[in-house]
Amino acid sequence: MRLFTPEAMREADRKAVERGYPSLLLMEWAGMKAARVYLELFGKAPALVLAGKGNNGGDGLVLARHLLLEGVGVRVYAAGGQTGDALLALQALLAHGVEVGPLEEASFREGEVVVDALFGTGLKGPLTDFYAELVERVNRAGLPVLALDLPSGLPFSPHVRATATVAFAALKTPHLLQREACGKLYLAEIGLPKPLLEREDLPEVASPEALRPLLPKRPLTAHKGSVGRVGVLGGYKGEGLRYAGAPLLAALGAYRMGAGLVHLVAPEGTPLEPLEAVFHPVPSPTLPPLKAEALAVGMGGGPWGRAWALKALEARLPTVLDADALHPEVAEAYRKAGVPAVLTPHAGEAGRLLGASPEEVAKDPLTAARALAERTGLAVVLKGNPTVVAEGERLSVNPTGNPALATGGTGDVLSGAIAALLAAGLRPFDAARLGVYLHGLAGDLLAEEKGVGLLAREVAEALPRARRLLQEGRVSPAFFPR
Ligand SMILES: NC(=O)C1=CN([C@@H]2O[C@H](COP(=O)(O)OP(=O)(O)OC[C@H]3O[C@@H](n4cnc5c(N)ncnc54)[C@H](O)[C@@H]3O)[C@@H](O)[C@H]2O)[C@H](O)CC1
Ligand SMILES: [K+]
Repeated sequence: MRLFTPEAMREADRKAVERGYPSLLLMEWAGMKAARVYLELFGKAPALVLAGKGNNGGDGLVLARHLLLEGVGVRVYAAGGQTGDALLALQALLAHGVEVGPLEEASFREGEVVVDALFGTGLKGPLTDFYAELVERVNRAGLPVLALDLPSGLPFSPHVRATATVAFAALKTPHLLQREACGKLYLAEIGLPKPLLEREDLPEVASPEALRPLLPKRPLTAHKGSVGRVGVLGGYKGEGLRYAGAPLLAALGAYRMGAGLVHLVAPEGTPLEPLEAVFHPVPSPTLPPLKAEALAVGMGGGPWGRAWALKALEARLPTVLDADALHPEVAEAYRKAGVPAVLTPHAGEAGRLLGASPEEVAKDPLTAARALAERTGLAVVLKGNPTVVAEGERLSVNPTGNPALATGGTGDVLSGAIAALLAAGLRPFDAARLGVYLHGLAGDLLAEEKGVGLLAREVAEALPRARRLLQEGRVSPAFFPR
């Protein structure tokens, strides 16, 4: 599944029409599928449909007709000046005897659900004047809002803040980059010919279908030396072992992702946990002889981070470089040595590597992740909402995860988890996107059960459950085709 820009979506739409596909069918499906989501979420609650003059408005007019046929009360207000399919949708609705008022007269009533069909992918710039005010009124009304295709106004401000959004044909960039505005996300198939959605030049959305085949197999003959051994190198002895927990959490992450054995190389005095690890207490960053297939390096390393990373390089094993190991000269050393590595920066660390501010990175994570992958020649996991994985030309945007994961140590767990997948033989890009997806899914499972207040170690403990759901094809995604 690809992540479309609004322009790419309009292009697919146009190509379908060029192939002879009747565009009115697309609109009919869009409105009908959105009506189905409406009924599922809001039952027979009356609808207030606000329709713009373009095709997004047309989708809203189709939805109004389908809701009417289902016995739902509808009040419809539309902009004037419809043409083409939107005009046909208006005529069809009028033929049912529905009154359509001018948008200027739209009022909000307690108990109604607002259907936002003002603007979709055709928006050219920020809303101003009447439409900016209308959007603010929608938000202030405090009623549930179902947005069709995109909450109107996105990707700019002001924009509608929706309770739920039905994306048509494919997810578009704002659905994942401005997810907060979308509420619960649904993806509706509207009959667009499949080849038009296969765009390898666009970023991919990490999906269960794409990731399941990457899960490492566990044959009956497996033993702890055959399924991937991980070396974790991290921690810092100054300041009284202040970061001692970080490498331990990475070790947990690696075990919970299925590592056969985890070596923990950490400063003397580090607690000997988890009990299942093989311990290597060292006085300073050192690489003891290890039987491992991958490393996770730098977590809790503080001022030792760089030295840990350069020592680890001597092993020439696939390596996850995290936190204090993230320095431009470290990345350069790995690239030069031709050692496969995954960098796992958050926006601040990525900014440090790129010479940009954390705000600049967070504003356009797709571009930042791609730039960092290009500059370093390594795989990059840019952590955030959403987390983006990049390598060479490839970009994968992760849809799992939630704000409950914003707590100390979850990044360490992720690094260990990715290292376990590297140790099992996955290539860096695959280990990164699968690790990120499962880590986010583990967080989603926990957030559903407990809400906010998770501990990083609990995220590690939920990894096997996430992995099993994916394995068995039972992931209930945040969005789903219907
Ligand atoms: N994905 C598909 O294949 C299909 C999508 N459908 C729906 O169509 C919209 C896109 O429709 P379009 O007519 O191109 O654009 P909009 O309805 O979003 O709005 C166009 C309308 O708005 C005016 N406009 C642009 N910018 C501004 C602005 N800043 N302020 C005020 N007005 C503005 C512009 O001039 C036009 O008049 C897509 O999202 C789906 O909902 C199809 O129904 C099915 C196929
Ligand atoms: K909309």
